[in-house]
Parts: sequence; C-alpha cells; structure tokens
Amino acid sequence: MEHNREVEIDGNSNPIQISRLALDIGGSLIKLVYFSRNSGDDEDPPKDKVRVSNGVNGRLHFAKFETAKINDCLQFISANKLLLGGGFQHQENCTNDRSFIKATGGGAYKFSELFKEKLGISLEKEDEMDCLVTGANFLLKAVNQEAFTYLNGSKEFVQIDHNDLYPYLLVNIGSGVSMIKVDGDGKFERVSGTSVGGGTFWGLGKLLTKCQSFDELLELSHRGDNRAIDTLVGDIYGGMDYSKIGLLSTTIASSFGKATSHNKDLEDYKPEDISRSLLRMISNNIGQISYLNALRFGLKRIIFGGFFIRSHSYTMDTIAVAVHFWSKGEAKAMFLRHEGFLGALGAFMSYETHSLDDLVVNQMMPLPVNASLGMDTNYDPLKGDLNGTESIQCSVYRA
Ligand SMILES: Nc1ncnc2c1ncn2[C@@H]1O[C@H](COP(=O)(O)OP(=O)(O)OP(=O)(O)O)[C@@H](O)[C@H]1O
Ligand SMILES: CC(C)(CO)[C@@H](O)C(=O)NCCC(=O)O
Repeated sequence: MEHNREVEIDGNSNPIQISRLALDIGGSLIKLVYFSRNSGDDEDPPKDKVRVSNGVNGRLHFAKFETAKINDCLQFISANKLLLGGGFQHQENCTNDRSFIKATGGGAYKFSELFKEKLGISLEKEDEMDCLVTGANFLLKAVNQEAFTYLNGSKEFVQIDHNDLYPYLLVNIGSGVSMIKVDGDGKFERVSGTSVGGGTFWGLGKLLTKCQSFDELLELSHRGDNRAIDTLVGDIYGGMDYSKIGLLSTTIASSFGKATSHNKDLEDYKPEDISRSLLRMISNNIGQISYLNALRFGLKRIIFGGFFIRSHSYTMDTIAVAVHFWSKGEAKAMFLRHEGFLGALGAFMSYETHSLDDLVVNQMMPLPVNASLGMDTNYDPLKGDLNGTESIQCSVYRA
C-alpha cells in the first residue's frame, strides 16, 4: 500500500480535494464512498440540468476492505486524508462537520470506539435498511446504465422509467440476506431475510476447498462441474425427465446429494466442483426465496445487490434462472453495477447539506484511481466489474 502522499486522479497532478466520506461497515466488508472535487471546479453543469446554485463538480469514489482488516481501512482513510474535507467548502453557510462521518451497517456500532480512538472521529449512525433503499433508489434514478438483466450469458441494460420504478423487491446479499419491499423514497418494509447468504458461501467454501480468498473460490467455480456432487433428477430417474411435474433430468434434485456416498471422502471431490455446487445451491436458494417473497406482494421486479454477486456471471445466471423458473417467466431479476455500495451510498446521501435530488451524475466514468488502495486489483473495464477502484463523474448542487 502507498501511504503519506497526496492522492492524484486522472493523471492530473493536482491533489484530490475530498469533501464527504461515508462508510458501510458490514459483517464481511467495509465499503467507502467519498466525493472529490475536481481541481479548479469550473466545469459546466450537465446541459440538461438547471444549475440551482453553486454546484460542485467532482467524482464519487468507491473502495472496500475486509472488515477483519479494519486497520487497513483506517490507514487508508488517514493516508489519503479523507477526513479533511468537512463539507463542500466553496459553498457559503456550509457547516464544518469534521468531527463526524456518516456510517451504516453493524460495524458502525461495533467499531465506533475504534474510530474515535484511532482517527478521533465519531461515527454518526444511519439505519442500514434505510441506507440500502436510499442507495438503490439513487442508483436506479440517477446513474445511466446501472441496472441490467442477465440471462444465458448476456447482459442487457434496463432503462428505468422513474414513474414506474415502484414497487420492487430489493434483495441485498451480503454476509446474510435482507429482502426489502420498496414502495418509494424512504418508503419500504423489510419483508424477509435469510442467514444463508454470502457469508455461508465463503465460509463453507473456505472450509471445504481450503481456498484462501473469496475471489479464488469464485474462480474455482468457473472450472467446476456440480454434477460430480449434486444429485440430479436423472440420477434418481434413470436418466429420464420427470416431466409430469416439470423437472428435467438435468435439474438438481438434491444439492450435495452425491456427497452421501459411503466410499468417498472430501479429498475425493475436486475443489472446483465443490465450489460450483455450493455457488449454485446458495444462489438458487436465494433466487427461490426472493421469488416467493415477490409473489407474496405481487412484485414483478426483483433487484439484487450486495457484494456476494460480485458481477459474477455464473452467480447472476443462477439467480436469474431461478427467478425465471419459479415465476414461470412472470418476475424479472435485475442486477446493479454498483451492487456492493448501496448502503455506503445511502449513508453518503444522508448528509444534511445535500439530498438525493442534488447529486447529479453526469456520466459513468470508469477510472482506475491510482490512490484506491482497496484490496482488489482485478478491475476489468470490459466486464464492467466494479471492485472499488472506480469513480463516477458527478456534480453536487444545493437542494
Ligand atoms: N474480497 C472479499 N472478501 C470477502 N467476501 C467477499 C469479497 N468479495 C465479495 N465477497 C462476498 O460478499 C459478501 C459480503 O457482502 P457485503 O459487503 O454486501 O455484505 P456485508 O455488509 O459485509 O454483510 P452484512 O450486510 O450481512 O453485514 C461476503 O459474505 C462474500 O460472500
Ligand atoms: C443482520 C444483517 C441485517 C446485517 O447486515 C444481515 O446480515 C441479514 O439480513 N441477515 C439475515 C438475517 C435473517 O433475516 O435471518
């Protein structure tokens, strides 16, 4: 990691001027969102927007750290001087609120003292569900090419009609899973959840495959074949479909069913097959529970967020297929480019000096920020995989 130096963006030698930092400290990952003013700040506002008052042009940055390595996150904040901004300083009457930062997620409670002790800063806590919904609504309304469907390996961006956004089911797959019926800005109800989520995939996967990182486990799943471990309908029905109840011979009848075999041990299965089977089991299960909840409330749109998805094709495909299969094509699974940052964005939007309406996103601007010291380095702009090393060009206006 690089420390104790000014941050540079875009090949520009001017230091970033940070205004605003917000955190989502989850059970597995800490997500950071911060805004940096463009140096000079003399860019015109987007042509289709009326400048309400003095606007601030800049970029939203994203970064993430493992919660277990919270000290790396603290170091990142202090090395990059992310606490020095304290407001959109060129505006009049702005409050200088350097003494606190907005934070959400369970870690905002758990690590409150640590932030005070190490950075001398208080965490102003924002409700996690509130932040997830605010973040999702912001992305769906303000960011172009944010939501997409994924089926049979093909990604299709969805143009969201702002007047036809609600209601939808937001399914946030973090360590655990929250399912939230969203009816409007700030109007929502957490209708369900499951403890079988991203933490389960990573935890069981680590134990069963001895993988050292989440990405390694995902990578293994690419090469795996779940048929070595799952019992398929055809295994039970002598290679035949059970067409009377709509089950193909290739449908999984029992996840990990073959592992009951008396003459095989863990060592007899390939880690890649285990990973694939586990990923399918968990993604399928979440897809199915999501569909059942959508059915409960007559919701046609299910939007998936959370870092478990990780823009991973096979994960998205499995979830989308599960939703399609169980709803007989009635409900649609949608995914978000900034999937893992909903809570952090929601916390960012909760600063009083600006609201959802005054952050105008000009355009998506994938930018491998050389100062983003998040742990992932495998950002691939072609895949559009957002690892916390990207920023969005935007402007902030006073409401
Ligand atoms: N580099 C990584 N390290 C650990 N887990 C990762 C990583 N990348 C993706 N994941 C997955 O993302 C999940 C965490 O997602 P997310 O950050 O959205 O949730 P969280 O806020 O930590 O959890 P919760 O909301 O339940 O407290 C992990 O459980 C794991 O499945
Ligand atoms: C506890 C939270 C909300 C923490 O983010 C999340 O991990 C979760 O929604 N878990 C699922 C808990 C349940 O509803 O069974």
